[in-house]
Amino acid sequence: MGDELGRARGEARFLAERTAAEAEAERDKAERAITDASRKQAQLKGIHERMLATLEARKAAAVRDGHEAALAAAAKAAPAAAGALWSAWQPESGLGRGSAPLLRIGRIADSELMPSSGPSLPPPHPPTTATALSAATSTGRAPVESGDDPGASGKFRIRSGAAVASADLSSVAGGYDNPAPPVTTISLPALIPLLDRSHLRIDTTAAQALSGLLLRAVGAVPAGLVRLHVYDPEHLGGSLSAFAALGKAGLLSFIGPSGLRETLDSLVETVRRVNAEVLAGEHASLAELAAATGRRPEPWRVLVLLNADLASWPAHDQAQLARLRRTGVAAGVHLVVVGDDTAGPADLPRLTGTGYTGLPGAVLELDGPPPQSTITAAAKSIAEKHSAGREPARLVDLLPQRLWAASSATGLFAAIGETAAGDVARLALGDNPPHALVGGPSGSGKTNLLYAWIAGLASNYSPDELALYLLDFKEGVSFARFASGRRDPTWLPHVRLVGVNINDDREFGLALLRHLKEELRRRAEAAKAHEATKLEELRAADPEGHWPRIVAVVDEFQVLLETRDAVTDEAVQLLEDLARRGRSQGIHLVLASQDIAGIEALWGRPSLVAQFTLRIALPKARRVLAENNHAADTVARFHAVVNDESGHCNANRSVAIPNAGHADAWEPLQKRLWEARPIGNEPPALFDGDHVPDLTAAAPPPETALLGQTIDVASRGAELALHRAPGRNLAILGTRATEAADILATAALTAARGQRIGVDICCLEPDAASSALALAAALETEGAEVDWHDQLDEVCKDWDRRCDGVLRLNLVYAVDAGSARLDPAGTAALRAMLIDGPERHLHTLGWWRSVPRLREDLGGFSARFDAVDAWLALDVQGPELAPLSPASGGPAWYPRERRGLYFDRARHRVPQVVIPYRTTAQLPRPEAVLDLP
Ligand SMILES: Nc1ncnc2c1ncn2[C@@H]1O[C@H](COP(=O)(O)OP(=O)(O)OP(=O)(O)O)[C@@H](O)[C@H]1O
Repeated sequence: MGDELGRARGEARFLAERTAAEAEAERDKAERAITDASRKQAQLKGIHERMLATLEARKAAAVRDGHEAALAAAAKAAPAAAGALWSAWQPESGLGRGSAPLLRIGRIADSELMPSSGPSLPPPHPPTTATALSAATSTGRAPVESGDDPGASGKFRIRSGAAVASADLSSVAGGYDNPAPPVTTISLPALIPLLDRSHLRIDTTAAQALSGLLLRAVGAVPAGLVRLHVYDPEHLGGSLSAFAALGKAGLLSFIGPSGLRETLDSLVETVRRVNAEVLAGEHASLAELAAATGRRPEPWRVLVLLNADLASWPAHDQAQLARLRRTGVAAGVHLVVVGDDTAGPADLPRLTGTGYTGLPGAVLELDGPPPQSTITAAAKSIAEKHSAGREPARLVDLLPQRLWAASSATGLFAAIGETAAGDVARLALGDNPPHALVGGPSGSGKTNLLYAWIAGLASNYSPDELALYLLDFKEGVSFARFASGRRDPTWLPHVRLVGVNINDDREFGLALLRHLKEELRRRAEAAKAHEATKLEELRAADPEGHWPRIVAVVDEFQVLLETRDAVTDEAVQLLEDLARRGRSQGIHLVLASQDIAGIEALWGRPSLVAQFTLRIALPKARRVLAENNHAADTVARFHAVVNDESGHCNANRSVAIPNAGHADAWEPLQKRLWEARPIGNEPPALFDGDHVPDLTAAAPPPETALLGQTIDVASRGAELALHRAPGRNLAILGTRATEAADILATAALTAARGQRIGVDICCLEPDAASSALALAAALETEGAEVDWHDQLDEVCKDWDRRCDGVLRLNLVYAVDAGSARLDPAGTAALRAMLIDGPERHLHTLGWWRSVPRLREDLGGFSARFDAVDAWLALDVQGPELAPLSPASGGPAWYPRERRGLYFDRARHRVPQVVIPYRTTAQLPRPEAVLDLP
C-alpha cells in the first residue's frame, strides 16, 4: 500500500510536472505570438502612416502645381501693370498682339496655398500678413510665387521659371496706405475683364476699386491708348483727381451734366466711324484686328459714370447709352457705371465689395486703392510719353504674321512704318510707281529705311516671287549682312547679289546694270513668245516659268555717275533703258543717295528722272521731292516723306520708320527667313571691293589661260585664248611687280591645268624672282616641262627649236630689262619669236614696265602692235595706252591697286577691268623652293 501510494504520488508528480512543462510551453508560444502580432501591428502602422504621408504629399504637390499653374495663367492674363502689386507698380505695357490684358482688382479670399501635414508643403502663412516680393513684382509680372513662412525666417524662397532665388521679404498690406484686406503673393489674384471684352458695373461697396482699375487700364497699355471720359455730375470724383495730368495730354476729361449729351453722341459717332472705316467689314472688332495685324489703330475709350442718376436721363441719352452698351466693346468703347443705381443696365457684369458676377462663387477681397503718389507719378509719365509722340513702331510689328503669303504678280507691297495717325504706311512697286529715288544727307537714315523696306518685302514674298540685287557704293559693309559671313553664316534667301565696298569699282555697278538689261531682254522675248505685254500677263501665260519681280537697290548710286566718262555714259544709258522698260517686265530700281541734287548726269535726263515716281525724302533731303515741296525740311528725325507722285506736295505722307538696322531687329528675322529657305537656295554672290580673290583650282577650257577675275555679276575669270594664231601673245604693262608676277603665275598655272604644256621662264626682275621660282616648282608638280633661263637671249635664241606642236609659254618677267642688252641678232630673234611664235604654238606672256619699252622691242616709234593681241595694263595711265587702244586718246582708265585693264583685240570691243588673283595659296612657299632657313 505504501508502495502503491508512493507510486501513485510519483505518477501524480510526474503528471503535474508534465502539465506544468506543457503550460510553460504554451505560455511561451502565446508570448511569442503576442510579440509577433505587436511587431506586425507596429509595421503596419508605419506602412499606413507612410502611405498616408505619401498621399498627402502627392495631394499637396498637385494642389501646389494647380495653384502655380493658376498663378502663371493669371500672370499671363494680367502682365506688367495690369497685375503687379501696388508696392512696386509702375506704368508698363504688357500689351502684346491680340486682346488687352485682364485687370487685377484684388484676390480670391482664402485662396492662398494652405498648409497641410504633408512633409513637402510649405509651412502656413499667417492669414493676416500680406506679403509681396519686390523682386517678383519689379519684373512687371504678377506675383506668382510662394515660399517659407516669412514670419519664421525673414527670408523668402521664390521660384521664377527654373531658377530659384532668395529675396528679402517685404511685407506690406495690399493697398498699403489703407487697412484693406491683405494681399499675398501666393493667393490667387482676382482678375476682371474690361478693355476689349466688357463693360462693368461697380457697386458703391466696391467703389474703392475704381481708381486702381483705371490706373491699371491706362498703365498696362502703351501711353495714350486708353482715354478716360469721367461723367461726374456731383463732382464727387475726388478719388480720381490724382489722374489730372492725363487731362492736360487729352487723355482724360471730366464731364458735367451739360457735357453729357455731347460725350455720348461723340462716342456713338466713334463707334460708327470705327466700324465703317477701321474695321470696314474685314474684322469683327478692334481686338480681332489687333490679333490679325498686331496694330491698334484706335485707342480704347472708357466712359466712367459716377453716381449717375440714369433714370432721370432724357430718352435720347438713354438710347445713346444703350447703343454704346450694345456696340461699344467691339469698337473699343467701354462703360464703367459706378453706384447703386438700379435703373442702369442691369445685365452688365457687376463688381461688389465681395464678388464679381464673372467669377461666380468666388469671394473676393478687393485691393485697396493705389497710393495717390503712385497715381500722380504714373499719370504724369503717361501724359509726357503721349505728348512726346507715338513710340515708333517696331520692325517686328510691321511684318506679316505669315511669311511669304503674297504673290508679286501685280506688284510688290511692303510696310515700312507708321503714319502720324498710327496707320501702317506701305510702299508699292509695280506698274505704278515702278522705281524709287531715296534721298537724305549722311546719317539721315537711308540705309535703315532700305533695311526696313527689304525686311517687309522679304517677309511678304518668297524667293520665287522676289529676287534682290543689292549694291552699296559706300565704304562700309551695310549690305554685307545679307550675305553669308564668318560670324553669321545665314543669308537672305531672296538676294542674288550683294556688292559692298565698291566705291572705286564703278564698273561693278555697270556690270549689274548690264546683267539686268540682259534679264530685261530675256523677259521681253518670253513675253513676246507668250503674247504678253507685262509681267503679270507673262506669269499667267507661263505659270511654270520662274519670273520673280526683281528689285535692284543701289545705295550711294551717285558714285556710279559722278565722273564724266564712258562708265557714266553707259550707266546712264542702261539706267534709262531699265527705268523705261523695267516697269512692264517686273524689274524695279531703287536708287538711294546722299546727294541726289548733285547728280548732274541724272538731272540732264528728265525722261530718266520722270520714271522714278516714288520719292522718299529723309530729313533735310534736297531735290528728291518737287521743287516747291519743302516737306523734307521739317520732317522729324527717323521719319521719311513718302510721295508716290513724283514728289508733288499733295501726295506727301510723313512716315515714322522703325529701327530696322539694329542687330536685335534684323538678325532674328534673317534667321527665320533663312530657315524657311527653299531647298537648293544658294547664298548670294558677294562682290567685295576690298577683297582680293584667291586663284582657285578651277580649270579653264583647253588652250586658255586666266589672267584675273572680271568685275561682273558672275565673277568670271578673264580668259586669254592661246590657240595657234598670229598675235596670241600677252603684254603686261606697268611697274607693280607683285601683281605682274601674280598675273603670269595665274596664266601659266591655269593653262597647265588638264593639259601638258612646256614653259620657259626668264625672270629679270629680282623683286619677282621668288614668285617665279615658286611658279616653276608648282608647274613641275602640275606635270609641265619647265626650262629656267637667266638671260633673255637664251629665251629668244633658237626659239623655233623648242616648238614641237605642244602648247608652250614664254614667261618673261621684265622683258625690257633684258631687251636693252640684246645684240642686234638677239633683238631680231625676240621680234621674230613674238611675231611668228604663236603660229607655232609658242606664246610669249611678257611683262614690260612701260608702253614705250614694249614699242621699242616691237620695232621702235613706228612699230605696230600686231604681234601682241592682248595687253593688261596696271599702273599705266589711260592716254599712254592710246597706241594700243581702239578708242582714240586711250581708254578711260584710272590705275588703282589690284586692278588691271585688260584688252584682247581678238575678243573685246572695249577693255575690261580685272582683279589679279592672289596666287600664294597655289604656289609653294618661297622658303621651300629657295632652301631659305
Ligand atoms: N528709324 C530709326 N530708328 C532708330 N535709329 C535709326 C533710324 N534710322 C536710322 N537710325 C540710326 O541712325 C544712324 C544713321 O542711319 P543710316 O546709316 O541708315 O543713315 P544713312 O543716311 O544711310 O547714313 P550714311 O549715308 O552715312 O550711311 C544709324 O546708327 C541708324 O541705326
